[in-house]
Amino acid sequence: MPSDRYILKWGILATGGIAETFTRDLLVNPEYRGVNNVVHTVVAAASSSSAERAKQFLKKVGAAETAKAYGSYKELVVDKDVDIVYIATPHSHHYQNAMLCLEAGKNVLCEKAFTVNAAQTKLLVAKAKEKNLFLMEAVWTRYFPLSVYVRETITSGRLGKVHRTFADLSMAMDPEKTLQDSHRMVNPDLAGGALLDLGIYALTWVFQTLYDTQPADARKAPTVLSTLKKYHTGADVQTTMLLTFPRSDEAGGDAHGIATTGMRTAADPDGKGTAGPAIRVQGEKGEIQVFHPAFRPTKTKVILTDGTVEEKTFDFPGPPKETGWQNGFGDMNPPGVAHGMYWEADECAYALREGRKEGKYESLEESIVIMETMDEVRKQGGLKYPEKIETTDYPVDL
Ligand SMILES: NC(=O)C1=CN([C@@H]2O[C@H](COP(=O)(O)OP(=O)(O)OC[C@H]3O[C@@H](n4cnc5c(N)ncnc54)[C@H](OP(=O)(O)O)[C@@H]3O)[C@@H](O)[C@H]2O)C=CC1
Ligand SMILES: O=C1OC[C@@H](O)[C@H](O)[C@H]1O
Repeated sequence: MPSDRYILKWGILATGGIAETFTRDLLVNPEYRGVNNVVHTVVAAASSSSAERAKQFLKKVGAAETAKAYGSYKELVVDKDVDIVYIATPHSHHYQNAMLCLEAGKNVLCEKAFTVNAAQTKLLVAKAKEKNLFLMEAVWTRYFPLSVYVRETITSGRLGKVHRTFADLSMAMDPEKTLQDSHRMVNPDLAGGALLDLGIYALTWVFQTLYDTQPADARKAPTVLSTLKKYHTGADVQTTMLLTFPRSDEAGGDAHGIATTGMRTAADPDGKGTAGPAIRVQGEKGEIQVFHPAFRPTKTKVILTDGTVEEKTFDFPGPPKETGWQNGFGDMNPPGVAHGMYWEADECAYALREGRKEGKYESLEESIVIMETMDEVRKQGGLKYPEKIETTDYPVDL
């Protein structure tokens, strides 16, 4: 291994499903994805329940034996070996957990949705600035080579002026049968619901194609019209948003984003793409399509008015199948296939190496605008979470 690699030392805060998936990807040799200048190491993990759980977690993901196991998040954030903390708790806890890390002087990568509301995100951003720390929302999809390709297809002008994006992340999951009411996806006490959990990806596609592709000084927050349907727990189960992004006449005038999400209908009912793309980015000269799932797509299709049809597929390279390495996460990752969370981790390493304080493909300003958009959607739909998790007070014992 070349000695000039930048080594980033991670602390993992929480030991649930995505913490495991992320950490397994993190520990994949970056050379399998063609990355030779950064490397990740896990130096500690913490569980809110016990040090033993953290210890089992570290063993399960294959961390080094020297990695420390903590039975509280407070212990993790004062560990001097930790450069950056990955936060993988439910949405309700992100603000308190991220503030804990920043107060302790740690850089932070925080799972989506960033916080419960925009006011909380703004305070985290202000704290990171005050402490000169790196802070990024873990919207992993933004860092995929596929997303880079889609954005470049737009900025290159290949589609002409882009006027509209349609994005759907719906997964028919039969929530009454498959999820207990206490599950983080439908539990209002954990800021559950389709919007914050899945809708954020539909919004990601709308924003990364209609907002992020504009010059920074031309980006304007969208106006929002929305409707949402509630589940019996009070969280939303289906939400649809119509966003208008103000644009100058020279840039083609206003652009429209249609973002929708739901737990009762499927963007890809037969799992084979028969229903067509989950995302369509439409310009004057044609469109680029992205296929389900919006959070981890592997296939794109460019269709132009001149008759061009161009399909591309993208993979998630992991250690060769023969090694028996497997990430897990259902059928999505057979042996040899990673989940793809390492690209956002690489971005953290690049940023810290270069002294940047935010991610390259989603600025903190954009994260705030997206949180404001979701605030407005919840306001229009009458969806408020308990005060204990909407509050900007810190610290609050949740
Ligand atoms: N990027 C992606 O693809 C995905 C992202 N996510 C995001 O990751 C986050 C966590 O999701 P996921 O891993 O599926 O959730 P899990 O329920 O599997 O894990 C959450 C973990 O958070 C900790 N935790 C602390 N307090 C609580 C609490 N009151 N209730 C429940 N858990 C608590 C627990 O770990 P411990 O006790 O050990 O600290 C728990 O294991 C969410 O923000 C979600 O949106 C989820 C799935 C996919
Ligand atoms: O972020 C996510 O992406 C994958 C989904 O299965 C999961 O519920 C969601 O949290």
